[in-house]
Amino acid sequence: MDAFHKTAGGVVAALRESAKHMPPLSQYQLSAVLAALSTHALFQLHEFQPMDVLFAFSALNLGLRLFLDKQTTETGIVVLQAQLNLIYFVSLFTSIAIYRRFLHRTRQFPGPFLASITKWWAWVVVYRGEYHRTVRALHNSTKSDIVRVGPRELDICNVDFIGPLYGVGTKCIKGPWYEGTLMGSHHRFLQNEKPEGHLWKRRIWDAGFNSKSIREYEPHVLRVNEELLEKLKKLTKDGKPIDIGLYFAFFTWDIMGDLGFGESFDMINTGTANDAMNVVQGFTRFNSLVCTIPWCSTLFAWFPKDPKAEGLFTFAKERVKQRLPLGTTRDDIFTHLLREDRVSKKKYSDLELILESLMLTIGGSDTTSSSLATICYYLMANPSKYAKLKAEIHPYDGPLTHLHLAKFPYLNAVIREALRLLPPIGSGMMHRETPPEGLTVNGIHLPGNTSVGIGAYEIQRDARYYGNPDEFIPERWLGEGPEPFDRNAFLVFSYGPYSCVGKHLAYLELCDVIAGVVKTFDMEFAPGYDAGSYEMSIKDSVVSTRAHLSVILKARA
Ligand code: HEM
Repeated sequence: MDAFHKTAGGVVAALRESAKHMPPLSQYQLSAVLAALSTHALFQLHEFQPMDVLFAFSALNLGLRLFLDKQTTETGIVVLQAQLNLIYFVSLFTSIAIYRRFLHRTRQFPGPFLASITKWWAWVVVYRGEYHRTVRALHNSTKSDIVRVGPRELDICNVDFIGPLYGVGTKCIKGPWYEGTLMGSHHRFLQNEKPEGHLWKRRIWDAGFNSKSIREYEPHVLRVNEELLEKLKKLTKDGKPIDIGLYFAFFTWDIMGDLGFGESFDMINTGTANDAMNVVQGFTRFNSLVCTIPWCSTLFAWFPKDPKAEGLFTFAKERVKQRLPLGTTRDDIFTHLLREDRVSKKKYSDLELILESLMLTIGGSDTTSSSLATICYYLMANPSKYAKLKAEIHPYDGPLTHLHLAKFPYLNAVIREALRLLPPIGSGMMHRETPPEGLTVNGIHLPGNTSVGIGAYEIQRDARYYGNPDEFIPERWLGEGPEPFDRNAFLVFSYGPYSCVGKHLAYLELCDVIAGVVKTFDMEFAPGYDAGSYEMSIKDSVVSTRAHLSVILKARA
């Protein structure tokens, strides 16, 4: 028996003893306290679902009502029942708060008091879109590599933990955060799969993102990039400012439409977002809130489906239906998703194909487009670095294929440095759960069954790994920057078996578009645009939100 059960047992025995000498009303109140303590004790033994709690609560109230019916008048019953419910909940939450703060296995790690007793602390921070900055500030103020950000959630900022948490052979599994992404459904897709399911699905995906496959997708990327540059030329020829981030979003969505559903979404051409993009951008924020309190997602199974989410699913279903007859004849990601896993011989069902194509579009679009905007922002905010990049790219006259892009070291350094400072997935994801026996790294023991995670934003701005961490210094990636410099702390695409499968495609898109924009235009902040507000306007909602980036583009002769 653990400390909690011993303490609770003692308290219950003492209360029962004193109840024998009390008047009946006090006995009812005492029973409510006892029921609350017993509920908490049961919580400790079993992992209850919210629906179980709701059921137990209704059953208790029904039982209470039947019992009271025989004891007192109708008005008296309602008042007494309300009073007993209040006593029950106050006792339950007090007991839970005391336990979490003083007895819980994560109690020794520093963190805000509210975070130690409730997940709603994190919910409010996520709601404000400030999770990445708040957690970084917590590490700084507590001077601790490990901070408590929820009753059983720890945030870690130390490079030595990356391998044990995320690397090959890790004993950690994906944390409860990912259960939230199910939103009441039982259909799993790559990202929220259990380890067994993830293994065969990931092999299919890996085949779709190896270097041979990426080369096959390159003509699609180059074509859509050409379309983007032409459109930008037309839109800016009279010197009008443009929100370039919006067009980057159209670009990445068009690519994902092309590679994931067999046909571009045609957003660059029309200059308008389709319903899917609007829904997804609203949905990611909502999703990040639900995932912060994963049991909320179970509740959604009981609510009528949101028509917008239904619309998104119908949209994906229609696209997949149109794409299916082409089979494996097209050089796109969908072709790979249609193939069977070479080891298990398993294949995706039609429903799973719809879910994966949707996930592909969500995972591959806003991440890449917010990165593109961020890179442009840092270039314009640092004219000397921008000039250096121009000097590298302008003399080059050939096509911007991956073979040539690899020859632009400064371009690659600029991209990495921008992603270091503002990673599109700052801290909202990447939660893992420690094995039941816990995990010890460098003599520090992380308790078992605890949600742990390392946020890219905080670790990539840690002065122990990057000298002058808040400054944009691409040179550090070329061995010419300030010390220290630790590549291992670069966590933009996560690490290990669950890391970003689309990383190479993302790099191809980033290199291609940035090289294209730098070669085709001279770019500057639009007059009146408050460049200083860019970093703060990026909110962390799983994928960071797209900030408004108003620029003037002048086509180069
Ligand atoms: C700059 C752009 C991108 C960034 C920063 C990024 C970042 C990440 C990160 C951090 C994860 C791991 C999340 C976790 O631990 O759960 C991830 C997973 C994933 N990403 Fe990306 N991503 C980018 C672009 C892409 C693209 C272009 C695609 C597809 C075309 C893609 C597809 C995926 C998929 C499918 C997963 C789930 C992998 C798994 O669970 O096995 N991502 N990404």
